[in-house]
Amino acid sequence: MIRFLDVHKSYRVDGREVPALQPFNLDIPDGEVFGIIGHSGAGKSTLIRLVNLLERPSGGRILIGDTEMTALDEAALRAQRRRIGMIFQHFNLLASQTVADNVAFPLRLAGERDAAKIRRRVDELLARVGLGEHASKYPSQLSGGQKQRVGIARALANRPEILLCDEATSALDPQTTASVLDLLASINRELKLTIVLITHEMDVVRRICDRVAVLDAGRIVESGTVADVFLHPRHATTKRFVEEALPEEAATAQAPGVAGRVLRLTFRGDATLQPVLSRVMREHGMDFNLLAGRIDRIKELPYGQLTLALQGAHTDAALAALREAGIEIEELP
Ligand SMILES: Nc1ncnc2c1ncn2[C@@H]1O[C@H](COP(=O)(O)OP(=O)(O)OP(=O)(O)O)[C@@H](O)[C@H]1O
Repeated sequence: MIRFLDVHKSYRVDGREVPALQPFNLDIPDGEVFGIIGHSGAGKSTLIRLVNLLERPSGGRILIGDTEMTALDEAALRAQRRRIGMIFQHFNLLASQTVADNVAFPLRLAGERDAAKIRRRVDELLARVGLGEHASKYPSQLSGGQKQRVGIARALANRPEILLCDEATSALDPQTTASVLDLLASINRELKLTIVLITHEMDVVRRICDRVAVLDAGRIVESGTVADVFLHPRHATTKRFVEEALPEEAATAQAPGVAGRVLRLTFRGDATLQPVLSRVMREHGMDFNLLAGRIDRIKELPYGQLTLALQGAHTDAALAALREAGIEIEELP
């Protein structure tokens, strides 16, 4: 578990303390993919850099497992940082070194001198990220997606327990983004390491995160499982992120002049696979007019969201039956 206890951070600018993160508590469970989403300047980079103390907090304590990171001296901190890998938006590869040497770099830095051992580990890492054929190329000969795969291989070299991803897919096109996210998801699954990522895209969160914290102007305004936050956003900033991810739905659900009570039904997991809606409508003699809908996945969880206008004499009984079947219902204005 990564724990932030009453942590806050200000930067000194022209002799003044400018707050970047207001005091917050946050727990990031082991083995999960944890997303931090926010607009530009919200404090995402600051927060992720606090994990490995690339930024020191102005106050509060940061723990990884039983180790209090904020209490370590420089030598102990350097050792602890080996437990943490990091990848970056602009990859940060060494341009004058081959792919293999870029990946070998942290191994050498950690004191490994056995060339055969280094080579075996580099081969293994490049195979894992699908770049076995590219070991002797230079970064300039690779696509953006391939560069990020080198960054991932390098970050994994010393077998970290935590991988920090600083806007890792923001410089990539949608298709390359999807393949890099798939790679991160498989690494999380197979190596069981904790991934903390920062992003300004809800779709990145939806695809691979288990949990998310929403940052707005230096405050965590909402956090929870991605399913809860994505399907039932409460804070205005979160709502905006979700709407950006689902723009056409927001527009159609606001169609004027619709008769009946307008409701949003959320189906999760098994509920998406059952014909619950048609059964309940039939049993209660109700009609509905479908205004918007989608069926999709949040990580591996299938979900459906339907916005409909409900008409008939037995609305309350029908809604009770839907709730009974595990469907979440919100009444829209
Ligand atoms: N080294 C620094 N010195 C002074 N102020 C800083 C420094 N780094 C960040 N800030 C300020 O702290 C606030 C949070 O910045 P941060 O980079 O953490 O946000 P962000 O959400 O990562 O933004 P972006 O997505 O644009 O990178 C901003 O107001 C920023 O100007």
